[in-house]
Amino acid sequence: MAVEVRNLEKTFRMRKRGEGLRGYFSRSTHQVKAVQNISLNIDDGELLAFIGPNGAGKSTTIKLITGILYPDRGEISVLGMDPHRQRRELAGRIGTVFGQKSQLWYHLPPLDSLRLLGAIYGMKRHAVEDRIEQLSEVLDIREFLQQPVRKLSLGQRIRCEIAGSLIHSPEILFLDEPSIGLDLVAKQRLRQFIRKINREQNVTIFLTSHDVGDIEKICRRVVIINQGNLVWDGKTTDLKYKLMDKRVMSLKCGDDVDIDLPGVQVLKRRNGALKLEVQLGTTAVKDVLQYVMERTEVHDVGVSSVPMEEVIAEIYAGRMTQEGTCVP
Ligand SMILES: Nc1ncnc2c1ncn2[C@@H]1O[C@H](COP(=O)(O)OP(=O)(O)OP(=O)(O)O)[C@@H](O)[C@H]1O
Repeated sequence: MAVEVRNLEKTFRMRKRGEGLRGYFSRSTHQVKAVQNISLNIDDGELLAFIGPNGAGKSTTIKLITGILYPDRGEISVLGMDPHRQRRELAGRIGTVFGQKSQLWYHLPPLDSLRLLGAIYGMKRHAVEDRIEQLSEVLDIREFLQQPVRKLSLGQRIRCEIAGSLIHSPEILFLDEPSIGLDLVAKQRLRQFIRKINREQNVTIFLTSHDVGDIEKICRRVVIINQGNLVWDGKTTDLKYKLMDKRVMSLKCGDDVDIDLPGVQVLKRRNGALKLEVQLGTTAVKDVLQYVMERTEVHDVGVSSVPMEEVIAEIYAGRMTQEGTCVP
């Protein structure tokens, strides 16, 4: 097991500042429950998305798991180690990439940073060179390894950051918002690399991202936290197909048709083209299709689930639970 977390809790206490000089010296405090009773198991080789709205407690959880913070309550085991007590040892077996922070030296070429990082991890020189060679291939960074980091594009820099975090062949990689600020093509490439590292090198990936595409395209499992609580833990496909019992149907018909079916709402209609939202609990997709076909010719049909953004927004708003119950 890569990560085991039981009943994790972390509360921050902060001084309450009132107005004026008296407020400045005030001793009263207020508490922020950043993480509340979180339990989580991550298997070796899993590729997991850990998501939640701003302030949900994602960074605090990562800091607890990587040993940067100490929990108030609960147990954490990462690769069989206590991350806080065995932080040094653990550092040699995990890697981290924080999208907005860099571990590469800005004025040096990535190649120098990679060699330095290898030395910091106590690797032998030839092992570092072999690993750089291997990572250059996987991450496609060879052509700009010798250019100073300040001259690289964001996408090139992030790939070099990932190389830096993988130099010591960690078993778990924590990626915090790695795609932030990247264009569509760079995002796509990054997703391919993450999948490749996971598949070919069996690195367990713990990914946080606000980009739904990152989650949908690469992660098999999604864990959602909100206000410090774990509110969803399951397969990415279930999030989309099982949880939301709605489908969107697009039909190209010979003629315009009036739709009078329970649980079916017309979203758009133009020159025989129809876009419908179907509540599966009330009417099945095949019944809608049959209804339309009885009234006109159908030239084309497409069925899709509700966009993932909507599902996630519903969960963040607390209107949707793990069991798929809608809270009005
Ligand atoms: N060092 C700290 N001292 C006091 N409060 C903190 C500290 N770090 C985090 N918090 C608070 O804990 C809560 C969770 O913060 P955290 O950074 O873990 O959220 P997040 O899910 O990573 O958010 P984001 O998506 O915005 O990065 C927030 O209310 C935040 O203000």
